[in-house]
Amino acid sequence: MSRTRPADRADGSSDASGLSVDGLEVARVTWSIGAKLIVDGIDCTAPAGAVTGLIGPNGSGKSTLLRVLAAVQTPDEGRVLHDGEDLLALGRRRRARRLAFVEQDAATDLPLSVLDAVLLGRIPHRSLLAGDSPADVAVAREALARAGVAELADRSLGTLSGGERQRVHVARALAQETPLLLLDEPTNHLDIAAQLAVMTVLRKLAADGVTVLTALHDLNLAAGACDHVVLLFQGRVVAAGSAARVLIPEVLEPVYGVRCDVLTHPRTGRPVLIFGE
Ligand SMILES: Nc1ncnc2c1ncn2[C@@H]1O[C@H](COP(=O)(O)OP(=O)(O)OP(=O)(O)O)[C@@H](O)[C@H]1O
Repeated sequence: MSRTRPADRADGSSDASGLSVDGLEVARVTWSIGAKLIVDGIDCTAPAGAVTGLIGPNGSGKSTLLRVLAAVQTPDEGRVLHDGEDLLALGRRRRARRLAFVEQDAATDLPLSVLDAVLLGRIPHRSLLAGDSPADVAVAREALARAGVAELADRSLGTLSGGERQRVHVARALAQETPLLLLDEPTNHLDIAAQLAVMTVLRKLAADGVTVLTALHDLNLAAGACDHVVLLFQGRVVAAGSAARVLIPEVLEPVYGVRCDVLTHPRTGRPVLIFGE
């Protein structure tokens, strides 16, 4: 099979090349409810070994697209490939070994300890009747440590703060040990140190070859941590490419309707955005 890295484009409609890429490839994905088109023929890629930020104003379709990619919602049409394999055609168990999904404000009313909640991520890796092995528990504890919440292992899930809960959801996804990770606003509810820590975890996963696609509202987090950015507006991709090509006033101002200035970070050289007059 022919493979290529995705083109770096900031020209609007699409960055899909028509060839299979290492990583996630989304082609013509559409999802509507009634007569309302929510995701409108989306083409985009998220390269393997990179963190891709999915950005866009409220209601632009980020969560819906992620839910379709995670097969939580079935698209009206379109294809979703990961490393050339059709994700939507996979059975549940194989898909759960392929992709983990951290939903926005995921349900937490399960009467579980934090460790047991993270161990749910191990289910796709063991036989149906087997319990948790010591190796599963070790992976779950390691995932909690990577998410920075090892000390919460024995707490009841329902007693956690919003930020603690969010990090436990990230840990559950890490424990799933999948080559594709989809996250919807994983930095929601987190203080700035915890936000940066989560982005560092995602960058390390990408360095290990994982395909990471994460919805983000904070464009400076995207600027600082994403290798690739996909900008949605009204259910369509309006720009895709490197942070330096997408996070620019010419692209952002018409979409967000606010003035934007771009500085250069004095230490990293990455873009820093300032909004408003
Ligand atoms: N089941 C549904 N029924 C009706 N409208 C829906 C449904 N799901 C999504 N929408 C609408 O689709 C649009 C896109 O929603 P979505 O949650 O995907 O956007 P988003 O970019 O994630 O927004 P936010 O940044 O506010 O989280 C919104 O206008 C939303 O109201």
